[in-house]
Amino acid sequence: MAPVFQLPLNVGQIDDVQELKKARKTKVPDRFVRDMAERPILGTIRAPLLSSSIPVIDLKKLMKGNKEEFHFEILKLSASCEEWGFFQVINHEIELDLLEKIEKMAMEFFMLPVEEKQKYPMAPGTVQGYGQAFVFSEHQKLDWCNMFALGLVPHSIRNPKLWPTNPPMFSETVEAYSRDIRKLCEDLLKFIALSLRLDENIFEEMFGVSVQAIRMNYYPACPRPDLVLGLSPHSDGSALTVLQQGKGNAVGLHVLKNDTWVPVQPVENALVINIGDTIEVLTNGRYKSSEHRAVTHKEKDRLSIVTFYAPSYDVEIGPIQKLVDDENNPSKYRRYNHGEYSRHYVTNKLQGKKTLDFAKIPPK
Ligand SMILES: O=C(O)CCC(=O)C(=O)O
Ligand SMILES: [Fe+2]
Repeated sequence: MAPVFQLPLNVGQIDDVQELKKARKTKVPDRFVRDMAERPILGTIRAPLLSSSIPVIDLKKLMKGNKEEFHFEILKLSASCEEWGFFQVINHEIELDLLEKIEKMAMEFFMLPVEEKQKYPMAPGTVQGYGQAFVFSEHQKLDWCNMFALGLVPHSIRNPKLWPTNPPMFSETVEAYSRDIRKLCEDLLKFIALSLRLDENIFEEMFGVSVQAIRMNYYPACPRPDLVLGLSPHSDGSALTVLQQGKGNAVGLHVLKNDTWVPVQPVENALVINIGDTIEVLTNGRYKSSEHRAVTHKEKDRLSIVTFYAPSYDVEIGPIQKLVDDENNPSKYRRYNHGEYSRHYVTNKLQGKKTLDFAKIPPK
């Protein structure tokens, strides 16, 4: 996420979806109703079968496995990043207590009265605070989602006015959680580098003090899940994203693979990892930042806690020389400043992978 800045915007009326839910109306307001082409097709038989193929990576085998286990897991990692841009990681060594605690904090926050949450408003055109991000016009369709987002690292992207004092342990829990998730991202990036036959420290050295932000997404049950989206299709602007799904929640995350929306079945205690646009660019498209979306459920609510890990804003990004070959695999992306890309990302609505056009070199 880029530094906070404001734009003169008219975004129209943005209803709070939790308040709509409380009003028990069966009709969904027009601003949430998607055009036919965007509406999700839910409950197909084929999709759950497909989703079982979203790879599960065992971090223990990468950290402490024998040579054979390590080699096998690295190959699996490489295949997941190439084919899916997504995987789930188990044995990640983050205390389950901490995962439960952050989930509890997030839920407590979302359950506060709306007036309390609105003390931390997300200003239009920014992505920190409580509300709906990525809304830029009064004509834009809205997502069936409430968000609460905070910049974490470096300190300069923090806005202390947006850190709630209620629930009481909120800040402490977020700090502990973000430290552990940061370590996980650092480890994963090392293994991702090795899977590309690069020096294991290449990303860390290139990224400087990596930017880290957290976004909690709450999707209340919706009377018409067939008409709305929880979160519009998009790829993430990060290098890596770590997503924690609420325990026992309904399936809600969908990944686009071969033009099919594949639901991600939660794996107990696993974290979902996805490749962001930055790694796609750095690997010249070999590792994919896949398009994904969230859908809602008629009876069940859903929570996701999402960490975005990205290079420092002053870093220049472009395909890594070793992964480019002028004859057979020329650069697909130009070089650019990552801060500029972040700004571009947060000032455009979520629309599939369109944001990455910013960096694409048109094919000759
Ligand atoms: O809630 C989800 O499962 C998806 C969240 C997501 O993609 C995001 O916050 O970028
Ligand atoms: Fe995302």
